[in-house]
Amino acid sequence: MATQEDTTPTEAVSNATTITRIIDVVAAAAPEIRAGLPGRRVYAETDNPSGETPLEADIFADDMLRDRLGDLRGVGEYASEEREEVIDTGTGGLSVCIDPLDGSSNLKPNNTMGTIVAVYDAPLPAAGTDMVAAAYVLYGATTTMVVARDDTVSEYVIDQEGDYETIREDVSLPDDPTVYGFGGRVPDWVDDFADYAEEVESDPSMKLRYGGSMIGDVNQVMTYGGIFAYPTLADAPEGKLRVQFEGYPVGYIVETAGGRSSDGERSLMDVEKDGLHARTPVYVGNEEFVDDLEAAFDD
Ligand SMILES: O=P(O)(O)OC[C@H]1O[C@](O)(COP(=O)(O)O)[C@@H](O)[C@@H]1O
Ligand SMILES: [Mg+2]
Ligand SMILES: [Mg+2]
Repeated sequence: MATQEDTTPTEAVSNATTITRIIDVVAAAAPEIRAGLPGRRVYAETDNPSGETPLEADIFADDMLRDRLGDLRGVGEYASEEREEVIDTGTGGLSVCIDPLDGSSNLKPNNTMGTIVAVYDAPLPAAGTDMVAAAYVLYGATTTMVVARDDTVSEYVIDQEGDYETIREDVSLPDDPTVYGFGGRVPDWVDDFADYAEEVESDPSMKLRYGGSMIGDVNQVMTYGGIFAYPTLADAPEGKLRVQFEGYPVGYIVETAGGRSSDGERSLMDVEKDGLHARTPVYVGNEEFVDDLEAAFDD
């Protein structure tokens, strides 16, 4: 594989090579992000574009990924949940959207968090259909990475040097789903969703798995099958999660693994790209669960 060093500035880089480099950079950064967490449990001084106060850890991970991904030839734009504006990295090519730390409220109680990567072949904000790859790193008991590209999903374990090894190829959602995780305060759920949730809860084969990090919760579904939702809420119809940084990439990964994604009516990949920091309800999981969810909203 060509490396950045042996590619001259005028040489074009294929999208496939750029995607591989992006994944390599994210994997290499993962142990460093992990190692940088202990001293960064305090709040940063300014709010992010979603009106939330990030932790110093969110900013640290964002700065590291912005420097490294922004330097890659073949990456033309970088955006993150923690920055108002898209950064033009000057080299042209693919656009990268990052959720540097997903679920960072889990840092203090020492629970799971992730890093989410969305790669688009279009200027930002991009449409879901512009997505060419998506991935997430999961900082759990071990550090793992799930990558969706070229119509297949792979899972890797990342070592302390940032090298990664395949642990599952052609990942697909299990046929006998067993887990569900639903976000938002229960009193804020709309009736249709509350009714649907009751139906899922009453299924004797289903168990609650909710940890407050979308990526941790989605990885439960990727492993055991089932459904994750951060639903529409009575006072926040678009829910909480952000289209470019969370909705599209998780929809792409779950759909590539044979599952379905929805905003309640349509695939997440068909949700309007309504601004860089726009939000969407997120429902992802095994086909039958997402079908039933859409039917519940359609009634
Ligand atoms: O704390 P709440 O309101 O249940 O929200 C949990 C959701 O918010 C998030 O933490 C939002 O992501 P960030 O941590 O990247 O802002 C999701 O990972 C998670 O699903
Ligand atoms: Mg997030
Ligand atoms: Mg985040």
